Amino acid sequence: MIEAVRLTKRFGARTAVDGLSFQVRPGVVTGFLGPNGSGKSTTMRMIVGLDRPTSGTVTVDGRPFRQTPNAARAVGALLDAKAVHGGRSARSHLLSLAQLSGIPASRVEEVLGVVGLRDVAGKRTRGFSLGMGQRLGIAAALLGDPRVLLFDEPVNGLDPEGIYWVRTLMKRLAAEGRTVLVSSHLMSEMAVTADHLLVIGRGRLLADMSVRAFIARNSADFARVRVADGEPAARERLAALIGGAGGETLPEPDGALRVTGLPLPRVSDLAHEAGVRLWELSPHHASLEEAYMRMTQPMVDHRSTDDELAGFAGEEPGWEPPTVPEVPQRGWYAPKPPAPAAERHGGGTTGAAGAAKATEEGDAR
Ligand SMILES: Nc1ncnc2c1ncn2[C@@H]1O[C@H](COP(=O)(O)OP(=O)(O)OP(=O)(O)O)[C@@H](O)[C@H]1O
Repeated sequence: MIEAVRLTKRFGARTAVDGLSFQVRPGVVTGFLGPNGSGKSTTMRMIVGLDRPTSGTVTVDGRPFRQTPNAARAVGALLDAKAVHGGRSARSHLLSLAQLSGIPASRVEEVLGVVGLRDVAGKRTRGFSLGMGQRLGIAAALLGDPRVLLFDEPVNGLDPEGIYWVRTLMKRLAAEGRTVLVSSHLMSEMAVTADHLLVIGRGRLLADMSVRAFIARNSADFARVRVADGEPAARERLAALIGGAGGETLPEPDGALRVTGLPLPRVSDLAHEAGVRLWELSPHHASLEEAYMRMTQPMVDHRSTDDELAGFAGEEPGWEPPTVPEVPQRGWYAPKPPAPAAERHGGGTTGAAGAAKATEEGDAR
C-alpha cells in the first residue's frame, strides 16, 4: 500500500503538491488523474524518493521509499520512458538495472518476453519508437517482480493493440494482489482500466473514490428521446411539455432531444398523453470523460485561445491552391479510385487487381 499524509512539494514560489493525503490499496488498479501540471508526476517522484517532500510524508508498505530494504525489488516505476541511454540495447539496459538490484539475468529475458520486445532486444534503444520505449520502461518496472507499481502515462504513444495490452497487464497485476497506481489523460482508457480514482487539481485532492461513484457524483444522467422522423411540430410540442414539467432539453445532432431533470417514465407519459409518436426513448449515463471535465474545468491551467492565424493559408503571395482532378465519388466517402494500372506501372495484372480491390473497399464504406 502507498500512503501519503499531508504531502506537499514546493518549487520556489510554486506549490506543485499541496497537502495531499490518500491511500493506494493493493488488489485494484488506481487511476491517478488531473490536468497538466496538477502535480501527478511530482507525487509519483516523491513516492519513489526522487523528489523530497517539502513537508508531509509518503510511505510504501509503511516505510519511506529510501528506507525500504531492496527498494528496487519492492517498487517498480515507469516515470519517464525516455530516460534510457540511447547507445545501449534494450537487453543491456535491463541487464544493468538487474545487476544494480541483484536480480538474476534470466529475469531480463522473461520481462522482454512479457512486453513483446524479444525480437528487438539487441537493438540500440536510440532507434526505438515511442511505443517501444514505453514497453521497455514497463519491462524495467516489472524487472524486480515488485508488489507496488507506478506507471506515469504508460499508454502514451502505444497503438490500439498496445493500449489493450497495457490495460490487461494492469488488471492482471492488480488481480495478483499488487498495488497499481497509473496516471493517464486518456479518460476512455481509464474508465475501463481503473477501479478506483484519485483526482487532483493544482496539487490538491479533488476526489478519492471508485470510478462508478465518481461518474455518479460528477455528472447528470440523461434520456434521449426521438420523435418519429418528419414530425418537427411534434418534437417542438414535446420539448415544450418537458420544459413545462420542469425538465430541460438540448437538441442532439441527429434530431433527438437530450432530456435532463425528468425521469424516463415521465417523459414517456408526456409523449403518450400528447399523442407524440416516439422512435427512441433511452437512458444514458455520462462518461468518465464528461464527469472528469466537469470536475476539473476550473483547475485547468493551460487553455487554448482562438487561432489568430486561422484563414492565413493561401494568403502567401503567389500561392495557388493545388489542382485536384475531378473524381466522381461513389458510396459514402468513397476514396479516390487509383489511376489505371497502365498509367502507374505501364500495365500488368497486379495493378488492375489492386484497383479492383480499392473500389470494393470504397463501395463497402
Ligand atoms: N523540478 C521542477 N522545478 C520547478 N517546477 C517544477 C518541477 N517539477 C514540476 N514542477 C512544476 O510543478 C507543477 C506540477 O508538475 P507535474 O509535472 O507534477 O504535473 P503533472 O500533473 O504530472 O503534469 P502533466 O500531466 O503535464 O504531466 C507544474 O507547475 C510544474 O511546472
